Amino acid sequence: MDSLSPEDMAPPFCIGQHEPNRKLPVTPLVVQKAHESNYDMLTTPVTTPYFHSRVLSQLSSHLSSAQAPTYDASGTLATTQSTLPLTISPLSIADTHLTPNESTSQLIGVTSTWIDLGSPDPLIANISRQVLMLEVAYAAFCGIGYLLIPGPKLHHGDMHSEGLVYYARAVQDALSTAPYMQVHIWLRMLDNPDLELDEMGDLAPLARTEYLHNIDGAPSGKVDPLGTWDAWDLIRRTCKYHGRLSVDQVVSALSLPKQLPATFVQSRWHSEPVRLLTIDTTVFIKNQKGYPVLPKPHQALISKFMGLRSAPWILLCDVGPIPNLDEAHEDNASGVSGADFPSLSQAATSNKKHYDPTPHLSYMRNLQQRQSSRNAIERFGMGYQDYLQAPLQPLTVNLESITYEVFEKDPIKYEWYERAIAKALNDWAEQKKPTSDPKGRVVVAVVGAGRGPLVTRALRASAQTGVEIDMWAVEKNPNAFVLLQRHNQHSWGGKVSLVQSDMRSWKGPRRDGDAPVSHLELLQDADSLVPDSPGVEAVHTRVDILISELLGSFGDNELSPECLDGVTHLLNPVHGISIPASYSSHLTPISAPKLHADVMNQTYSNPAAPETPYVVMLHAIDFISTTQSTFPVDSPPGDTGSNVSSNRSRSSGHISPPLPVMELPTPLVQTAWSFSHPNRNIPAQPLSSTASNSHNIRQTRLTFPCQNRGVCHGLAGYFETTPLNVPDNGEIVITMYRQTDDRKVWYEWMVEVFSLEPPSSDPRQGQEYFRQPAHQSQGHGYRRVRVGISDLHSSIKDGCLM
Ligand SMILES: C[S@@+](CC[C@H](N)C(=O)[O-])C[C@H]1O[C@@H](n2cnc3c(N)ncnc32)[C@H](O)[C@@H]1O
Repeated sequence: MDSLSPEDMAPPFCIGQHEPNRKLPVTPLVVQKAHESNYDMLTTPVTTPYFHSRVLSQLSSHLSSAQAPTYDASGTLATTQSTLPLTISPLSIADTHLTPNESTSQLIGVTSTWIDLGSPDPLIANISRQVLMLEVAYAAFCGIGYLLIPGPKLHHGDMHSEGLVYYARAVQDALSTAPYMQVHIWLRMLDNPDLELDEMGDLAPLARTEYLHNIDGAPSGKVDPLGTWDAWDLIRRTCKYHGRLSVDQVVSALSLPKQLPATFVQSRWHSEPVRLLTIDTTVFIKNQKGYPVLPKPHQALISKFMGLRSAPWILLCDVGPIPNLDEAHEDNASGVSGADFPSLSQAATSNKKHYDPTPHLSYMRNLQQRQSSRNAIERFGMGYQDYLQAPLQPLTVNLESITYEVFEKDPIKYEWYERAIAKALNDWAEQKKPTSDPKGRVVVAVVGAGRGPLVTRALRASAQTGVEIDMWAVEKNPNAFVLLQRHNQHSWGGKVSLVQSDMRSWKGPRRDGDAPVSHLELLQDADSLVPDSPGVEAVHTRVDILISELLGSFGDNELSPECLDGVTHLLNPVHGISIPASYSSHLTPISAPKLHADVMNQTYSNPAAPETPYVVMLHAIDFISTTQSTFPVDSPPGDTGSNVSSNRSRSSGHISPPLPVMELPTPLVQTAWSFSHPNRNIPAQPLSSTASNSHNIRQTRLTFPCQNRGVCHGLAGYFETTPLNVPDNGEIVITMYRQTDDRKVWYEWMVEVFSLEPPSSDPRQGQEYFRQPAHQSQGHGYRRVRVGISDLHSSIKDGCLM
């Protein structure tokens, strides 16, 4: 049996228990019992039902004496006069069970669900705000580190999202009142107005009818798949992408029985800072043995979230009480040790074999065991997920050994290089191509050899194909060059001729007469530093296969085109080849709230941060433009579902059922431009000091259809200062340039957002457009209305020096 190292394993789930109507105080004893049952944490209401009743009665006596609203001279609803301020008095001992103690760190505070911060009635909104602020301040005083605030009520009669800004403002105040607290907004995945039900004692229905009128004419009763996401977007924008603000995503069967929303909704939330996943008891189904299990789409959703760098915690909601709690309370009250004799319920259950008092939790722990172990790529990228890395400039800065070590961990690249070299060598032998070496060997040069992995692969390909090579390695980094010498001595049997030089000033394999100059003489740039032997004329031959790996983010941030242009003249003009022969840069617009927040934070110390082309291993992002039409991820229990596929999961030695995998829509990634080598079309350069690089300028203008609305925070890899909102059935047009002034290379880009008006009123035609792989709207008779445009951005300050 293969044993897995801790870094191979999927991280454990952190699971808590939430009871919506927890009446008893959550004491250290309760927390201890929860731990004994294998829960990691518990929620606790901040205030008691007594406090709720107190506020209700205060409100009711106030309302009985309030006047009807009046209008002032300009017709404004005179809210202040008609809603005499009502002050909720501070909390007293009966208002809260919460008290600071040793278990506080394991608690998540929950603020009152019965308030309505966005009520159109200013009185209700004001009281709600007071209640929230009293609760936030007291929870912060007690040392509560995590607070759940129920999401905004989005519908008041015909009014939709009307008071959302008041809600957002209150959250912003909560964040500043409690400077050490993480605030989670409890939100359903989608907005279904019919299920936004008021409960007994809620303040929302007490809003006075004179304040309820249809302001925006939004239709009610319609499910909006991105309705709650819209609300979240407004809240977090108001709070300026605050680092302590995140989402608690409620997965409950109330929104759509036993179904999850469409994949585009799931992937949208996956890109957001979801730090808690509340899984309601109603989502569970029974397996054949009668135990609660989750439907496969829900399993897939959880696995997807658990793969994130900051995996959310899970809250099991309404799944039954903490076991042995009644007994513990009884024992505590009577002073009798529970170990002395069994309680009534213990006696009753001890007879039932295999009785599991927390079957939902056991199931979740089992699901945790079944999470896939990290694959090679995931291990390779561990710690780098969604991490903004300053781009390297290997041309002007000498890399450190550790950086090369990271490159060399790539599980695919070197393997594929070796295959390509072997194929080229086989071609040479089979097609009997002439070689540039007077002795008939194929001349192979690795330019930019680093610590030498491609040299090793080229030697291996030669041994494997039986085609002899004359091996050269060129590297400008003097420190890496020491390692190349060491490898040549110890691993390569001295077969490699080493040149320490910028490849652009290398004159090619140098031979005295018909013998190559030994590698020891070539420790420095052959021609500039090693004097020619008297009486022997140095001859430079051509290269047959030129191998390089100068590709960075967006295809070429190591200036591969410029570097390779500088050695092209050394390639044999008839049959010389370059590996790679060509490469392309691609892009797609993305929504990346976490990265956007990180960039914004960096902007304080570095104003160029939003225009820096970062290197990022993208993870918590959403592709705004996809090629696939969206459809629900759900399927009947037992079926893997149309877009939930299976994956053989890790288990400790035995085969467990395959874990479902959530498949997301395919992003539309388009090619910006390409470079080919050898580039035989480089214009003849004048003999002046600076050569022109104008042939490496590129420009592109690409259109990306966007079926569902969202926010474009940037282009995969390039980030924008200002997020641009994209409407449903919109289009993003990206114009990008690769610029040069012959000394450095940089990018410029601009993003335009259009709303598309279809040619006919038939909505199906609009859908057709978004399903097609070719998607230039103009050809379809659409009218484009520009709804947003970015500045023309430039990375010139971080341009790559040539
Ligand atoms: C991305 S690293 C690749 C290293 C190695 N070939 C590999 O695949 O692991 C690029 C290497 O090219 C070197 N390099 C970049 N520009 C160069 C130039 N103009 N002349 C010579 N070496 C260069 C850098 O110092 C660095 O060692």
